[in-house]
Formats: sequence, C-alpha cells, structure tokens
Amino acid sequence: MNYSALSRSSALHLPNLHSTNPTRSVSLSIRSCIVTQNNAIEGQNLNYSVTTRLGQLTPILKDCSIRIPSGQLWMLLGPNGCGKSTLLKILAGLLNPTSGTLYVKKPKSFVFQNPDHQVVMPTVEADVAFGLGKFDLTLEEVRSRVSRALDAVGMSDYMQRPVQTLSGGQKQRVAIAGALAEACKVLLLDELTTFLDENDQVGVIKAVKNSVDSSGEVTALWVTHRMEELEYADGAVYMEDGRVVMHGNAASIMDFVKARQSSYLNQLKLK
Ligand SMILES: Nc1ncnc2c1ncn2[C@@H]1O[C@H](COP(=O)(O)OP(=O)(O)OP(=O)(O)O)[C@@H](O)[C@H]1O
Repeated sequence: MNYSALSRSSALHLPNLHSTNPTRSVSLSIRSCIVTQNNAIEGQNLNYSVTTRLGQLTPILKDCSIRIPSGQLWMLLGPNGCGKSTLLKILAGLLNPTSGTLYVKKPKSFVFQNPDHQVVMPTVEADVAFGLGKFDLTLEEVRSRVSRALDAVGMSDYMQRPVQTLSGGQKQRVAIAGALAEACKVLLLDELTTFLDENDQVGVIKAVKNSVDSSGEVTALWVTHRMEELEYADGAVYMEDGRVVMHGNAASIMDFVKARQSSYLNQLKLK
C-alpha cells in the first residue's frame, strides 16, 4: 500500500496558505510558477524555517530550486542533516514551504524509509489493490492494474504471498507497486535502502528504474546517501546546509561529490 494518498488531479499545486505547522511564524508568500511542460517537478526559491522552543527562527531550506524532467529517475544527495527529507516532504505536500513556488505533477506518492510501515494487508495482491477501492473499477480492471504494477517492480511471482514473509526490499517494492497501480505520476522515495541488505537495495533501485523506464510517464525522485546508486540515475541534485549546491547529470554530480570528499580528506590530513 502506498501512504501518500495525496490529491489526484493533475493541476498546478499550490501549497496550503494556512499552515498547520505550529512552529511557523513567518507569513507565507506563495505564488504560482510558470511551469515547463516537460518537468514533473519544478520548485523555485523554496524556503522552509521552523521556530525553536526558544522562539528563534531557524532556516532549514534556503532558496532551493529544483527541476526534475518527466519520465526520469533523479537522486537527491547530500550529507546528513542538509535538508533532503525536508525538501522531499515539501514536494510531497507533507510540509508547506515558508516561501517559494512549487509545481508537482499529480497523482504523487511518498514512500517512507521503514519497509514495515509500508504494507498492511495480508497478501501482496490485497496490499497493492488496497488503494484502488476509491476508484470505480471492475474486478477485472483491478486485477489487471495489480498485475501490471507487480510486473513493473519484479514481484509478479509473489502475488499470493503473505506480506509478513517478505524481505524489507520486497515490501518496498510492493509499496511502489501500490503507487503504480493508482497511476501515480511522481514517486517521492525517502532513503528506501537504508535498512536493506545489498541484494535488497539493488532489487528496489532496479524496480524503481524499471517502473520509470517502462511507463515513460512515471518520474521518481530518490533520496539517498549512497553514491553507488547514482549509476541508475538520469540526473541528480546535491544539497549542503539547506541549499541546492549542484543540479545536473549523474556523472557530473559524482565528480563533484568525489572532489568535495577528497578536499575534505586533505583538510583533515593538514590538521
Ligand atoms: N521540525 C524541525 N525542528 C527543528 N529542526 C528541524 C526540524 N525538521 C528538520 N530539522 C533540522 O533540519 C535539518 C535538515 O533535516 P532533514 O531531515 O531534512 O535532513 P536530511 O538531509 O534528510 O538528513 P539525513 O540524511 O540525516 O536523513 C536537520 O538539521 C534537522 O535536525
């Protein structure tokens, strides 16, 4: 099952102007942005701040701009605490930016890090079909959507398996299949491989890549710490200290991060 359950029309998304986040004290200044049609995600100058218990306004995201072309798999990388998850939650509509402009194609789905939070129904088939209840579909249509979605993530042979017998990565793939069955256009994936062993990691990333490539309509943004996952990406965004530092093809981001790491190591040697 996918938990995103975000709204489903494919229109311009404007964040809710009436924030429910009690930590925010800054008035919102959100305007619609001019959307380039071939981008599934387009955010400009996104800022997000929180107010600490001592009443101090703390910026978490600083003027982040991001553009993800439709039908591609992009990765969002950066050191711990740089703001990746916060940016992803803003794109998902789970948090409202303090200011900036944002468009994300819909339907969009957010898949969480912990595989045990992803699946709730007794069998794989029931779990993938779970979200389809809100559509007016015949049984045949439900079966066909479930079967295509499980095929895309390489889980067709597991249709009748009890979910508690699946590995963490298999549960993640079932969650992604749930999103695909609902005709999700944007997958927002938050460090899915953190709790997985190497085999499971590769299974999940390949499933996402295949879902993106085989449909031509699905776009995925994958938050990760793992540089080796960049080889599957069409492009990547690198963040540091709440800012988007670099935005481009996977190879150039890889070179940039390696250069950053070696300069950091050299600094340590000099100390
Ligand atoms: N509600 C909040 N109140 C205070 N600080 C917050 C809040 N939300 C996020 N932060 C801080 O903002 C920074 C960015 O957090 P975020 O989880 O987005 O980073 P991240 O890059 O995803 O980190 P990681 O890779 O470790 O998961 C961190 O320093 C975090 O402690």
